[in-house]
Amino acid sequence: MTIAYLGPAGTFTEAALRQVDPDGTDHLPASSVPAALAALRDGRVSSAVVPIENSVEGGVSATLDAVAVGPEVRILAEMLVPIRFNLVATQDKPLSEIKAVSTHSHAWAQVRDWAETHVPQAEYIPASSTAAGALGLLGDETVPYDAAICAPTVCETHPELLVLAENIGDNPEAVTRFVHLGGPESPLPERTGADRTTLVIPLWEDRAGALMEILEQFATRGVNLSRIESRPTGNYLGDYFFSVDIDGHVQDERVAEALVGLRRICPTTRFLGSYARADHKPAVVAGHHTDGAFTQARDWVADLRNPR
Ligand SMILES: O=C(O)C(=O)C[C@]1(C(=O)O)C=C[C@@H](O)C=C1
Repeated sequence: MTIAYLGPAGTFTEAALRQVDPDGTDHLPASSVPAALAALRDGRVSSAVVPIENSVEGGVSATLDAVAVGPEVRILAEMLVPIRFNLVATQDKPLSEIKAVSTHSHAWAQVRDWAETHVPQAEYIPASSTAAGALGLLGDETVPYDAAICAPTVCETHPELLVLAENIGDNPEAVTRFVHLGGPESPLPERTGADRTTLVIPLWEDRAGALMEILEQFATRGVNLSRIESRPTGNYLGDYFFSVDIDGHVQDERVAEALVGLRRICPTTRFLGSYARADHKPAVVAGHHTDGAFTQARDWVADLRNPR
């Protein structure tokens, strides 16, 4: 029952994993999101935890792209982690003397204003994760940077890392959403009334109104979208898919009906899962979009087609 995650230990992804498996040790730190997904798909692990959306930087492209193609996976749960950053180094020095800073690109995007003000001279060196950047400072090999930006937990487990600045995120309320992924045979999480469904919708035809037609499927059934992003398929210029989160569970009639409509117009629509929202926020559903309204209307049509 090994769980892969974007490692090494000390990443925000590990903090999300701890919400799913607080005391577990059977964890496989992966060096990238595609590597975690590969471990899941080739059966080396039973599930994987990866970041999917940040409140400041938006969707995590590496995850959105990896789950959109290749063997299917299912989202089993989502987790929210508050994001707080420290600037660390192995030597105490004034910020003005820092030459280069390493961290994950998503983390860098979240401290950009702070960095421009406090370490404008520092070059940015991308790292595969925040923890990987910080631990690089402690390794035997010489790294091309003298400071890193990481989660405070890394400093707790590695006291050799000195904190040069605390809480340096541009937005103190930043939060990242993570997903726990399983294989396509995973049992469907139960409907809670506060659920989310994630879909991948390839743009099947490049023509006026194509996106409108997709959105209509949701709008007419009272299904609210909480995220929509277009991502290039990588096949050729202008070929896109939409990555979409909607409020509700596939067991909700209004969601099921929207999926039927969607699948009719876009037969390659991919279902990534229905799962409980981490914020427990229930969907707002008008009277004519409730399960009862859908089944009543369907029964009425059934009677018309099969008069007794
Ligand atoms: O590098 C990490 O610690 C991660 O878990 C990755 C990641 C991300 O991909 O967005 C997660 C949360 C933060 O927003 C910054 C980086």
